[in-house]
Amino acid sequence: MDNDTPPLIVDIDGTLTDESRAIDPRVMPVLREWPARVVIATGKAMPFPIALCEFLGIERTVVAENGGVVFVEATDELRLEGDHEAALAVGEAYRDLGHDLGFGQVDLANRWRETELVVSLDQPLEPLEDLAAARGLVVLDTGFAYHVTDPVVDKGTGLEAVCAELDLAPETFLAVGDSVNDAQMFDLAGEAVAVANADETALERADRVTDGTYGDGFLEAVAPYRE
Ligand SMILES: O=C(O)COP(=O)(O)O
Ligand SMILES: [Mg+2]
Repeated sequence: MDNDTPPLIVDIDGTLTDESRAIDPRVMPVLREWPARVVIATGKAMPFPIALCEFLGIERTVVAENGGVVFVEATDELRLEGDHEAALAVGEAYRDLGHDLGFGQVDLANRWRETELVVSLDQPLEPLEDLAAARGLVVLDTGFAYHVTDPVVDKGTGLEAVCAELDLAPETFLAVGDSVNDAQMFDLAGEAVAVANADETALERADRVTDGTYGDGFLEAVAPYRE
């Protein structure tokens, strides 16, 4: 490994992808060739970051469901944390009020989810927040979905878990992200970079903000380490 290149923890939606969740193909060689550890940290369910790592041909080191799921291939460690029962109960109660999760019958957004529940942004937020709060859960608006999440986990606790497994220190990491669900990993990382399309929380908690948005922003964030 190149000693000058920090390990990288990177968000998917809004950072490696555009606003429609399509990956910017230019990020792929960067991740594949990164000379230090790469951690994919996302609000998405585990199959998405695992598939991304597989298709990239990189080791599978993944924080999914906003920290609820952590998988470290190198040590064959899977950690699930967070009150999934409570999240499912929120979904049930939300439907009982006549609302819908908004992802259709098959619901690929929740199908493989193990610790959280997600609701489409076109559904009403307020009743969801009330139901979540009543069960000790929070609702995160990532700009891509509402996540009903257990506040005992976040991408920061996920980064800590990965570091404990791999004997790394969070403060050695470069973190790149775009939203409120990246805030805790930003706080722990040595350098946190928000892409220009980031939400207010991510912009505030970042050490550096790129001029470019989405994939352009990610490429700009890592550019100093690729010269
Ligand atoms: O799943 C979401 O809503 C956001 O996913 P992300 O954390 O990869 O941006
Ligand atoms: Mg994101």
